[in-house]
Amino acid sequence: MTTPGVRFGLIGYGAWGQCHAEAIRKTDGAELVAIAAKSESTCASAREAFPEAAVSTDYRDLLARDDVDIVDVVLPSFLHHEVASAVLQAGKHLLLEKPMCLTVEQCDDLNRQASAGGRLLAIGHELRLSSLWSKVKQMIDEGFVGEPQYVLVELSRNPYRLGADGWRYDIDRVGNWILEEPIHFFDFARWYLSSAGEPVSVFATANSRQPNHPELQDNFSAIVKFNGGKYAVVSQSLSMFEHHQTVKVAGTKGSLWASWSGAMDRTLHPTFFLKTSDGETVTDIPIEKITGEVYELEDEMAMLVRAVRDDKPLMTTGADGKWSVAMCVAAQRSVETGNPVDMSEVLP
Ligand SMILES: NC(=O)C1=CN([C@@H]2O[C@H](COP(=O)(O)OP(=O)(O)OC[C@H]3O[C@@H](n4cnc5c(N)ncnc54)[C@H](OP(=O)(O)O)[C@@H]3O)[C@@H](O)[C@H]2O)C=CC1
Ligand SMILES: O=C1CO[C@H](CO)[C@@H](O)[C@@H]1O
Repeated sequence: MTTPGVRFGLIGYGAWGQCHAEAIRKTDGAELVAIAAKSESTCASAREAFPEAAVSTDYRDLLARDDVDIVDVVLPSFLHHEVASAVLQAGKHLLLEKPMCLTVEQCDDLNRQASAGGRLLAIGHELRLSSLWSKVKQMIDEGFVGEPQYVLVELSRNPYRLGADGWRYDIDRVGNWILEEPIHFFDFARWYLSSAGEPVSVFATANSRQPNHPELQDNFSAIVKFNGGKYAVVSQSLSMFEHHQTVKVAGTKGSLWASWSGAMDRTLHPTFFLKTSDGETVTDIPIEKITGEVYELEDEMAMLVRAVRDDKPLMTTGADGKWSVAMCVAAQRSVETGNPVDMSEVLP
């Protein structure tokens, strides 16, 4: 007897939603049964690529179906809370892209709804599933660096894409640009420094190269403080070229340096490495499995199949999603005030 597949509905079929659809298609035990997008033209593309799926311009059609177990929401960020609430109210499990929501209160609300309804809530911090970035975590947890004291997460890249109807360049619909991508790096800071407890404060600065749009900040840097004087630096520039991401970890006994480069974030042909030092010898650590956000999506879908079907744990929960949003909110407040912001100020 074959095990029944986990049936996915997908809301949003833009640049990233299409990658989600392909990842679901490639995942053993997953089936894409329905897709929703806003425009007729996007729906026509979805029908052509996935003729077996039901496609609609109204996401409520998808939520009304009995044959959808889990809904994958890949929408412009200002729609996350409204649509995710509708998903949970329809009794479906939920995979919600980052940023979980635009405010901490909205994140709390979704976490409450998911737990009241006994539904799974996973957030799209898929970089945690990378063979490269998770190897860094594994080596920290195994004690290679001793006590981790300093973490740097840095990205230099091309400017953001506009997004459908230009939502990514509209502050009301994107929230802010910290929520757009540095949010992944705040998630890393908290993950890599988990031995120091939860983050204590954030101090950040940013600037824009567009005089008419100071709110769209191309260059952004933050220091996240943890207990015991441990801290992380998160830094991103959108005024650079290609896509180059670095993680460095320094501890009491050793250090790690991981790097990922590609022509763009979604490239299938990246270069990457991990080097370590125990204070004397520098070693190249082999990373056998290819890594990149498109590859990590496949691991994310496999994680959800195991969670829905076999009750296995999620690596990226609603609690993680809320903390990431909270750090971004604190960072934005710090940029605006010029002062460090204690996490207690943004967590109700
Ligand atoms: N975890 C990660 O690494 C990444 C996460 N993201 C996140 O994913 C989300 C989507 O980003 P991206 O794909 O780049 O955005 P796009 O603008 O490329 O796509 C948005 C999609 O949402 C659809 N849409 C908009 N409004 C509605 C609606 N009311 N009902 C149904 N569909 C609607 C659009 O439809 P139409 O095409 O018809 O206009 C479009 O298909 C964002 O939250 C972003 O932050 C993005 C990239 C990577
Ligand atoms: O990881 C990412 C890559 O870049 C996108 C924007 O272009 C972000 O939305 C996203 O979170």
